[in-house]
Amino acid sequence: MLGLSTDQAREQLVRQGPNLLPRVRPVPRWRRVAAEFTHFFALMLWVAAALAFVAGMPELGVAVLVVVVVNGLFSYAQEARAEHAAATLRALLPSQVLAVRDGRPVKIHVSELVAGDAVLLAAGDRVPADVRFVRTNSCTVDESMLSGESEPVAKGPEDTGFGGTFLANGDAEALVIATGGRTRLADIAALTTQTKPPPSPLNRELRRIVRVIALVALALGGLFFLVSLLTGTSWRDAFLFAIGVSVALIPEGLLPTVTLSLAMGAQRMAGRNALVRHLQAVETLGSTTFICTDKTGTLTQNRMSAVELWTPQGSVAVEGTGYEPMAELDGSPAAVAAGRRLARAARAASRGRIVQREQGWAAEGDPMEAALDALAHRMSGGAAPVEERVSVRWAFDAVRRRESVVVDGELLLKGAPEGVLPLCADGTDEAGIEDAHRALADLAARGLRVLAVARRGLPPGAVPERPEEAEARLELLGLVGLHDPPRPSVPEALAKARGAGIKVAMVTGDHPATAAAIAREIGLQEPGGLVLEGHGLPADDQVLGALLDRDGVVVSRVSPEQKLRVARCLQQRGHVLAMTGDGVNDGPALQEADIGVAMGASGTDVAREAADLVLLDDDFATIITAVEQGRATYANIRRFLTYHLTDNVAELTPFVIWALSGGSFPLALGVLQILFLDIGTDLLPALALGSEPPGKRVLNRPPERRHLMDGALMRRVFGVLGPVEALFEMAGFTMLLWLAGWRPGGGLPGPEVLAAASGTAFTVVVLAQLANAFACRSETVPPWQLGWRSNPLLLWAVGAELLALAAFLFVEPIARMLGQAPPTLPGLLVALLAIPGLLAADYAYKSVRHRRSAAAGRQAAAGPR
Ligand SMILES: Nc1ncnc2c1ncn2[C@@H]1O[C@H](COP(=O)(O)OP(=O)(O)OP(=O)(O)O)[C@@H](O)[C@H]1O
Repeated sequence: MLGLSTDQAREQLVRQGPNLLPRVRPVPRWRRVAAEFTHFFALMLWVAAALAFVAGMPELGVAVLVVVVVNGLFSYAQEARAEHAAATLRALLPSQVLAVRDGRPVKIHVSELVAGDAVLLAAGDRVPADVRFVRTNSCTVDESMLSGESEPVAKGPEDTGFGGTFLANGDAEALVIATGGRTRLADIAALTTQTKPPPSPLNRELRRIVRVIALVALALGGLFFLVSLLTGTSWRDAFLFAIGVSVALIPEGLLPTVTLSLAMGAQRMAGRNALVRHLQAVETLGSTTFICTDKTGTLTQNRMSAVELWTPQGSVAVEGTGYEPMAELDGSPAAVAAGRRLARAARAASRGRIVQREQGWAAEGDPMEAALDALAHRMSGGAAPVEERVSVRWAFDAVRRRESVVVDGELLLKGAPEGVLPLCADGTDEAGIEDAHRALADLAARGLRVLAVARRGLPPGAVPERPEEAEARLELLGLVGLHDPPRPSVPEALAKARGAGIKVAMVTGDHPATAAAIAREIGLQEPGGLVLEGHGLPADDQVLGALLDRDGVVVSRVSPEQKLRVARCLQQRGHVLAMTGDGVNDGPALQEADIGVAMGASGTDVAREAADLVLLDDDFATIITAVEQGRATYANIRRFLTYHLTDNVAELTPFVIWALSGGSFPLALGVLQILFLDIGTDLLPALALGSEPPGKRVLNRPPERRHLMDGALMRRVFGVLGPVEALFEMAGFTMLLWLAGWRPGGGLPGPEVLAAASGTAFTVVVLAQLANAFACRSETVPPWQLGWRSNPLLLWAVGAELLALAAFLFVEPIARMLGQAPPTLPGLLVALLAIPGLLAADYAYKSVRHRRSAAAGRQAAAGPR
C-alpha cells in the first residue's frame, strides 16, 4: 500500500516544513507607517505646516503637524486591523486533502502534506503539491494557471501533476514529490507577487470621491487666498485662511475608515458562516438583486436516503432513515430479489460509502452514493465488496450524468434516467421501458431524486476503451428514488429574500419534476409555476432573460454552459447576480456572476477558488444573512459620510460669509478650531456610526444599486443638515456679538467678545454634530424610533465628544490657543437649541421623502407592469 505512516509523516513534516507557499516577505512595518505620512495629502500638509512656521505662525504649524500625525497613525491602525481581519478570514477557508496514512484514507489539512504521501484526488480537487500520478481514471488536469493552456491535459501513470492545478475530470491516486517552496507554483508565485490586483469598483469610487473633495478643498483654499488678498487682508492672514479651508476639507481618514467598515462587515459575516474572499464582496452582496441557487445541499440537507425502488418485478418501499444500514422492506419476494440486484449494481458503480462514527452512521464521499451503499446494506446486509475487481471506471460528470464500471466482465451503470433509459432500448422490452417512464414521473413528482440502474454482460475478453462502446443494449435493473429533506431554515430565508426585493431562481442539474416538487415544498414556487429545462431554453438571450426575470423560476437539467448563459442573461437585464455552484465545471458561471457563491463543506476546490463568497455551512439562508450584512455595511459607510460632510458645511460657512462680506464680518471659526473639530470631537462618533449593527429593516426594502455619494446623500447634507447646522452656528455667533453691542460695519469687535462668540459657534457645531450623529443612524426614520441604546458605542463616543468640548472650552491654555472662551448663557441656549433644531429639520426631511417615495411606490404599483 502506498503512503506513509502517521509517524513517518510527522517526522517528514519536521524535516521538510509545512506545505505552504513561502510567504511573500511582508512590507516592513516602518515602511507601511511611513507610507501613511508620505502620500499626496500628507505631503501637502507637511508643506502647509512648514509654511506656517516660516510665516511665523507656530501654533498653526504645530496643529497641522498634529493633524498629519493623528491621521497617519489612525489610517495605519485601520489598515492594519482590516488586513488582519482579511488574513483571519483566509485562514478559515477550508483546504483539506484526502491522503493515505497508515494504509487508510484520511482527510488532512493541505499544509500537513509531505513528500512521500499518497493522495487521492477527484474531479474538482486542487492538486495540493507537485505529484507523480500512480493510478489514473479518465483523468484530465486543468493547468491553465501555470501554462495558460485552457484545454485540460490528459494524465496517466508516471505523469507529473503540479500544485495549484485542478483535476478537471476523473480521479487519480498520486505520490507527492515536492511540497511548499519546492513546488513549481512557488517559483511562479515568486515571479508574480509583484503585480498588484486592479482596484475594485468600490475602491475606484472612493478614490474618485476623495479626489473630488480634495480638489474642491484646494480650489476653495486658493480662492480664499485671492479673495482675502483682494479685500486687503494681510497676506499672512489670507494664507492662514487658505490653509485652514484646505486642511479642514481634505477627507484623509475616509479611505481607511471604509476599508475598516468592510473588514468589520466581513468579520461579522464570517461569524455567521459566510466567508468573503475579498473585502469588496461585502458591498456587492448588499446590492444583490437576484439569486440563482442550486438545490442539493443548499436548499436541501444533502442527507439522502433511498426510500423507494422500482423494478420490472414490482416496487419495494425501504424504510429507514439517513445512513443507518438497517431497514424494513415492503414488497413482493420477486420485487425484493430484483431490488437486491439493483442495489448491488448501484453500489458497485459508486464510491461514496457509509462509515460508523461516534455520532452514528455518516456518509464518506458523495452523500448520494453513500445512500446507495446504505441501500445495499438495507437490502441484503451489505454487499460483497467489488472495489478490488473493478477493471474500468468511467466517473460521473455533469454532461454525461452517469457513472459506470466494469466488474468481472459485466458493465454496471447508474445515472440520470433520461440518459440511461434510451441506452436500454435494445436490452429491455418496450413495455418495461414505458413502465419505467411512468414510475420515474411518479417518483419525481414526489420530490425524490431518481437514478436509473442498468447492467450488461460484456463479451468474454472485451476490454472497452471508451464508455460509448460498452454503454449500449443495457438491461434495465430499475430505478432508485432518493429522498433529501429540505433545510428547515430555507422557507424563512426565501420569505426574507422576497421582502428584500430579491428574486430567487433554482438552477439545478436535477429532473424537472423533482426540482419543481422541492421548489413547492420549500415555498419557492406555487403549483403551476415556471419550470424550464436546460435543453429547451430559448435560443435568444433577450427572450431567455425576460423569461427568467421573475421570482421562483426553476431551471432544471442545466449543463454548466447553460448555467453560464443564465448568469449572463440576468446580468444583461441589469441584475446584480449571486449564483451558487459546487461542481467541477461551475467555475466560469461563478466568475461571471457578481457574487459567486461556493460551498465550504461539500463543494469542490475549483468552485471555491472561483467564488467571492464561501458558505461554511452550505446553507441557502446564509446567503440572505450575508446580503443583510452587506447592506448594513454599505449603509454604515453612507452614515459616516453624511456625518462627516455635514460638519464640513458648518466649518466652511464662516469663511464664505467672511469672504463675501469682504472681511468686514468677523470670522466665526478659526483654522485651529476647525482642526480640533475634525480630529478632536468628530472622529469617535464617525467611527461609532461605521459600526452600527444591521437595522431590523435592512431587508425590508428593495435593493438599490447606487453610488455611495448619490443625489439623496448630497441633498440631505448640503440641502438640510449642513445649512441647519451652519444657521445655528452663525445665529449663536452673531447674537453674542449683537448683545455685546457690535453692529455690522462697525469694525472688528474686541478680543473678549470675539472669543466668547467664537466659543459659542464652536459649541453649536459640536452639539449639532452630536444630534447629527443620532440623525445619521438612519436614512429614513427619526432617531427616537431606533432605540437610544441600540448602538452603545455611539453613546460612549458622544460622551467623549462632550468631554473634549469641555476641555477645549474650559482648559485655559487650550481655549486661549483656539482663540475661544466659554459661551455666555444666551450662547449656550442657542447651542442647546441646535440639538432639537437639527433633529426637527432631519425629521421634516425624512417625512417629506417618505411621503414622496410612498407616492412613487403607489404610482409604480398602479402603472403598467
Ligand atoms: N454520482 C452520480 N452518479 C450517477 N449519476 C449521478 C451522480 N450524481 C448525479 N447524478 C445524476 O446527474 C444529475 C445531475 O446531477 P448534478 O450533480 O450535476 O446536479 P446538480 O446541479 O449538482 O444538482 P443540484 O442542483 O441538485 O445540486 C442528477 O439528477 C442525477 O440524476
